[in-house]
Formats: sequence, structure tokens, C-alpha cells
Amino acid sequence: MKKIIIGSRGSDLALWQANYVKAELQKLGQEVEIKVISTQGDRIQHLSFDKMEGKGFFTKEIEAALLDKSIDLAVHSHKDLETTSPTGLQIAAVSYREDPSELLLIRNDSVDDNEVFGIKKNPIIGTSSARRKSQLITFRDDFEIKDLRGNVGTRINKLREGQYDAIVLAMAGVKRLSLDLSDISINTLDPTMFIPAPAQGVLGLQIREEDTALAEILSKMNDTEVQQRIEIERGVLRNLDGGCQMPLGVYCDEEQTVHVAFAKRWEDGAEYSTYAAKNNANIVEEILQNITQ
Ligand SMILES: NCc1[nH]cc(CCC(=O)O)c1CC(=O)O
Repeated sequence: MKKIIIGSRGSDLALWQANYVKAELQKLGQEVEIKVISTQGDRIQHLSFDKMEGKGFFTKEIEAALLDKSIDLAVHSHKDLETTSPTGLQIAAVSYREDPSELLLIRNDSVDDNEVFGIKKNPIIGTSSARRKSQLITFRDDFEIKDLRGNVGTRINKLREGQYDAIVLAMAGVKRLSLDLSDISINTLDPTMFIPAPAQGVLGLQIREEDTALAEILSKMNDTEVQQRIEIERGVLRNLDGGCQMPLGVYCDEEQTVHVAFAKRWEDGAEYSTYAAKNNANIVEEILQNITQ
């Protein structure tokens, strides 16, 4: 059997994800090697996420490496992938779902248990995500939102340095990296209340469309239940023609209730709605009609 070359960004989280898939493939008897690839998104740190995320800044070089066959498999955070696959590539499998909740990481000296979210009045909150901004200001109108860039470790260090009173991060990244956060107060936000990105916590395994041999191997790793749920979540995003820069949260829970937070502009704050997905073939259309009317 041919050795499988996984292409990965060099960040701690990307490497954790690549190593996880490597171990799963080794359990299936495959030989695997990881090749680190730097992307535009890793090199440009000064641009706001609004101008970068969801437009292939973190994926372009890796997808090019798949197409020119210098790698065979790319492991992505599924939520960072564009909603349509580039020509010649496919998502052959999706992983289990890590806890999709968002975390509010609060400096100990900014905690106030009497306030919503447990943060003192008039705090500075770090996030560059329009989805997170639109929902934050819906719960508290005294939040000042400031841009926050960099990988997970960098963001947490900026909180420690005192540039922010609190920051929002995906639990999936924090958990996978097993970070020591004993010096920080952590508030876990229920994903049915503060709604995560479509496919948050899931890995997408991308290969060449014609690589049927690898598709066959990866099909053994595919989580079909997770796949069904994120197909609904991503379907809403795809039909809104939005990348990660859109103020849209969609979460399909285990009971197949779909939770949506949507804003036309993040400054308007998010509007929340829920839908039953069970036996509803038109769920995506129904959600879209409702939120865009
Ligand atoms: N946008 C960056 C990004 N892409 C994936 C994750 C980790 C969570 C996941 O795997 O869904 C993160 C960090 C974050 O949003 O805090």
C-alpha cells in the first residue's frame, strides 16, 4: 500500500488535527507522513479576519498541493472550508464532533458574577468574528469589541497581557490543545444559546476527486450522523453565499433541532430562531426563507 502524505498548516492546532488523523489511519494499517505547508493566512497577520476568513486564505496552498499531488490528504477545521469544493477535490470524510460550544475566557480581575456572562460592566471583548460580535452585543449593549488575531495560543496570551477583559474561542481548539488555563476564568456558552459556526468542532478530510482508493479507506472513518447534521448547518451558509465572515451561527443539536442566529450586519445584533429538522426535507429552504424575509 502506498504511503499517505498529509498536508497541514504549521499551527499547533492544525498539527494536532493532522496527527489525530494520522493515528486513525495507522490503526487501519496505513503508512502516513505529515508535510507542513505555510499558507497566506499564516504569513499575513495584520489584516482583519473579515477580509481573510472563508476566502481560502488558510486553504489555497494546501489545496494546490493536493492538485499537484505533492500531498494526498488535507485535514481542515471544517468550519474554515468554503461551502463549495474546488474543482478536482472532495471532502471524503468528516470526523467525530468535538464539543461545539464557544468559550468566554475572562481575566480573573474582570469577573463579575452578577452580570450576564459573568463579566464586569463596560468590558473590552476580543474577537474578529462577525458571528461572535453580532451575538455578543445582543446579550450586552455595554460590550466594546476589539479585533483579535492569531492562532489559539497567541490569542490567549493577548488576554493574559491585559489587552482585553475577555475573549471568545471555540472549545474544540482549546480542548484539543490541552492548554493550561488555570489562571483564567472560563464560561462555557451553551451552543443552543450562543450559536457556533456551521460545522464547528468537526474535521473535514479533503482529497483529490479521482483518488477512489483513499476515499475507500477514509469512508471507514466517516461519522455519518455528524455528516448529516453539518450538511444542514453548511447548507444554510452555502445558500446565503457566505464565508466565515457572515454574521451567521447555525447549530443542529443531537435531537435534530436547528438553532440559528443571523444578522444582516453584525452591528444590528443577531436574531434567533429554531427549527425541527426531523423528517423535514426542506429544512434549509425553510430556514433561509425565515431569516432573509
Ligand atoms: N477560525 C479559526 C478556527 N478554526 C477552527 C478553530 C477551532 C474550532 C474548530 O475546530 O471548529 C478555530 C479557532 C476558534 O474559532 O476559536
